[in-house]
Amino acid sequence: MRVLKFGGSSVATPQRILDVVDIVSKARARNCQAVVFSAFGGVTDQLIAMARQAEAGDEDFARSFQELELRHITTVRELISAANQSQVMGRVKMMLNELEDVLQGIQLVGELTPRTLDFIMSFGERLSNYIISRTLTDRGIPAGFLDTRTVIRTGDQFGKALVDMETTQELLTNHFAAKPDVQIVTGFIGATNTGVTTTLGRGGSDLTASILGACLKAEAIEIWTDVSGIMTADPRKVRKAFPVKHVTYEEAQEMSHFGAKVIYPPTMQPAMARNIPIWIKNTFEPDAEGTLISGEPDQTELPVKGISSIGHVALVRVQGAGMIGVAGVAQRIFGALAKAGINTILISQASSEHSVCFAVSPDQAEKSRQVLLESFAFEVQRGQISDIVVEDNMCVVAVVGENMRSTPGIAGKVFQALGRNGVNVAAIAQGSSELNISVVISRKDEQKALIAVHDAFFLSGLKTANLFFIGVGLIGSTAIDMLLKQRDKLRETLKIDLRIIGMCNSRKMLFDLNGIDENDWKQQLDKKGGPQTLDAFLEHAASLNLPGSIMVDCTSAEEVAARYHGILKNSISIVTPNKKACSGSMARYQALHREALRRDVSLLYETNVGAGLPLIKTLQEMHHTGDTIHSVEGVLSGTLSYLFNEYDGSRPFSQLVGEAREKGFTEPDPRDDLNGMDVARKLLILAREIGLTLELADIQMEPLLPASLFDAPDTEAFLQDLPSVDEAFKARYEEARGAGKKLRYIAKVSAEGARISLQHVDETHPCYGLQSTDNLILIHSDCYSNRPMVVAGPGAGPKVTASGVVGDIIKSALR
Ligand SMILES: NC(=O)c1ccc[n+]([C@@H]2O[C@H](COP(=O)([O-])OP(=O)(O)OC[C@H]3O[C@@H](n4cnc5c(N)ncnc54)[C@H](O)[C@@H]3O)[C@@H](O)[C@H]2O)c1
Ligand SMILES: N[C@@H](CCO)C(=O)O
Ligand code: NA
Repeated sequence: MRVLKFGGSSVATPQRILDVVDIVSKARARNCQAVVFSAFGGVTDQLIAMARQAEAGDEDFARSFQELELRHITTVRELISAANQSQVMGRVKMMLNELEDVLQGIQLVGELTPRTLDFIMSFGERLSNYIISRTLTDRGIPAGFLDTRTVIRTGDQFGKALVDMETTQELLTNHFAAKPDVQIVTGFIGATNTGVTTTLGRGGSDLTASILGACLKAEAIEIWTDVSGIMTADPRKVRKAFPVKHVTYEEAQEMSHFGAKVIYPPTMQPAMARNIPIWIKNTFEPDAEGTLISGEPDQTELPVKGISSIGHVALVRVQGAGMIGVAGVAQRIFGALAKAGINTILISQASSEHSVCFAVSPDQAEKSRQVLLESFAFEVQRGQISDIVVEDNMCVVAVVGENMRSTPGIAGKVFQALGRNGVNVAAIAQGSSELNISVVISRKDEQKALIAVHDAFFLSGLKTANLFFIGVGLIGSTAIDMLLKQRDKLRETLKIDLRIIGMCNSRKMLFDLNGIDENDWKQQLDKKGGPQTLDAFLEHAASLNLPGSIMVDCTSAEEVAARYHGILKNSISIVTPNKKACSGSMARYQALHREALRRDVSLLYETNVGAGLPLIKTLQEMHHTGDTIHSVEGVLSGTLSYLFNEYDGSRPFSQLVGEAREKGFTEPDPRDDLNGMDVARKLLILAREIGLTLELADIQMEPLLPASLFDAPDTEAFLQDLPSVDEAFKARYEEARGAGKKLRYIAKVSAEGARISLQHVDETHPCYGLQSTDNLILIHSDCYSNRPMVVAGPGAGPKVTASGVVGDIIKSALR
């Protein structure tokens, strides 16, 4: 036989009761013989409140009673056909009248004993189960109503009565032997051997089902609730949580203890003692498989079953040299706490014995400290115990699973996931049962830790990347469009779950925790975006505290570059085409790299040189493999390349600059291209990648255009003055052409220094044949000595740059 149990939420309305009737009717084919119901949703609480009101002489209980009466009567009207209604109604009214009498009695004497409260509460289950049993019969499903006061024998501990299993088993066995129809069984209640009504305490209906299952040796118990089983994590905190297929009793207990509120652990005890499997099923999704709880660990299952948390605890630390090697300290600490009625949630002591720490509920923290100060007054006075410190605002995150016992690397994975995301661990506990690893961390990191650890264990390598874009101009917006297009594929092939959580330009900013919708992100930023300040944007991004956060800086602003250190410090990775950070001071360049390394996050800026061309990573790899790089040399500006390649005298130089700008090759301010600064910054970055310590001022640069031109107050004025150099440029071009040569702005760095010069190259030069925006870089090293390594191709433009940025984002997400 099978025992089913439905909680209050499953029978909160007549419509839901009909859904349950359907489930019960089908369950008969699975040999279902007993169905335990709670009171209709909310009724037990209402009964308790009414009784207390009556006790206090508050007349309001009468109004509340009428509500309750109406609810039950309406349910009968809605569920039972006219032919059978009056009979059912008669009995329901009788029960309600009795309830009313008792309430009036309480009001009269002004006293509510635990015994009377149990009696009052019993009406909830008696009413609901009677009505449901009649509803079934009315619909042609023969069903009996079992008031468990006749079969569940308890002591007289009102409010939480202890069950006499032996007598109960006998009574139940006799009852069921004589009843072929499915029995509708009142949860939560029982009676003493003199027939006084009792209740079974918290989770009472689950306990009833468990007792029935155990006493009747059921093949299984099914607990029907409003979720599809025990979840891998709390779905309100971890979006990607899912139901676990199978857990052991112990695992279910551990997981429930940490907030998986599907079943109240002590209620499993009777079923567990007789090894009766328990299924958790969803009333609202009856076809979902649910979770099986049983005694047998399943070796084929994942070693970790769930990640859970206790959202707020306080950590108390007792420390002092006087504790080392002294027996009985632990006993005194926990003895004193126990005496004061303080429950410890977690305990940890390192083998140095210098300190013991434990977690308690925050409202007991100060009391714990006082209790210990008193108990150890002598030791504190003598300095043997130096301190008793309370850290509030902590939480516990626990990883649970029975197969963890035999699987190495679990703890490693937990701490890696936490460390990578900048979550500091204050205390650790793992029982030697190895069923549970608990860490105490700051409360603000709870969700981040849950997501990070959950992803690490359950999403077989699915990596979360939460992106924040600063700057959504040409490069930023092209990169976003590319990413959104690729997102599904990235999820499939590389197991990266990408979301754009925030974006801003110099005017507006927008956040959406679910990810900014793909198609209309521009309009959203425009319409819904609030006013932007860089501080507010960065602060908010950091406060969200999401795992796998990546800041993508697509501005050319020094203001943003100046913030990189703080961003990395928050364990947020950086991807950027902005050259300002890596071409600022050497001290900052080094500090940023050190910080990224320290926080185990990425700092990626491939597009700083040669746009999408693989230059930075190539040099970094060569450098790391131990190759000595002797020189790096070539054309580093896409814009200048374009100007020299396209110029043939037919269009003036100034007009070509306008074209380059329109095509998105130039810097946001094209003066940076034409004054050579863009190339200087790139050369400086390359120099640093090969291990040289250089500053921008160390780079010798031959100017391309007269310095006076750059005195113009702004970009537009500069562009207006630009035609004044058209003639001179033409002359230079003609001169080179006359000698069969081409103009190239060539940058070179070696141990001798860094130089940029305007050269006339002939056809034997590797840079002679460049086209359009081509960059070409020659790398001479120990390995590439006779012939250099050559990296060449288009070196500017929105597509090639954005693809380099997206490449870096993927690389960062895959770390
Ligand atoms: N165009 C290329 O081929 C290329 C190649 C490699 C690297 N880059 C680099 O890409 C970066 C972006 O270039 P772009 O052409 O997209 O520039 P853009 O002018 O089109 O866009 C810049 C964006 O940054 C925003 N912005 C500027 N200052 C800001 C601030 N302080 N706070 C927030 N937002 C700010 C602007 O509002 C705009 O959205 C530059 O650093 C450039 O050097 C460009
Ligand atoms: N303005 C830059 C973009 C690439 O960094 C160039 O023209 O090379
Ligand atoms: Na590059």
